[in-house]
Amino acid sequence: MPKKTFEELFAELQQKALTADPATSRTADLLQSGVHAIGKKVVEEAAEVWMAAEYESDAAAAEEISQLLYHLQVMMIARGLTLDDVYAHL
Ligand SMILES: N=c1c2ncn([C@@H]3O[C@H](COP(=O)(O)OP(=O)(O)OP(=O)(O)O)[C@@H](O)[C@H]3O)c2ncn1[C@@H]1O[C@H](COP(=O)(O)O)[C@@H](O)[C@H]1O
Repeated sequence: MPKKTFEELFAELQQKALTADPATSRTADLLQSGVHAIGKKVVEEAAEVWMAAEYESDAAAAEEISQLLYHLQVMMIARGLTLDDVYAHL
């Protein structure tokens, strides 16, 4: 059973972007750091997905994938993109 869906996480992060304090919110802190810094995290998390998928357990790979998805959502918010903007290309 998922703790939350992709859509629920995105809605939560959009709210964090509006109201959260960078001192206490990872999302607000990343958004304050900007697209360049978020992009570096996306690349780092993507590499961790690759390594976990090739060498680690299913659970480790799933965790790394969740972290990549989280950082991709933060990037979308940093660029002002919605889920529908992305879904349009799926
Ligand atoms: N789903 C996530 C999530 N996934 C990953 N991360 C962050 O991404 C980090 C993983 O990156 P790394 O493995 O590189 O860890 P690290 O080396 O400590 O990262 P750095 O601080 O060095 O960049 C984790 O330690 C978390 O800080 C997340 N941070 C927040 N969320 C969710 O986002 C929502 C809003 O969170 P806040 O903005 O923190 O309130 C909540 O539902 C959270 O559960």
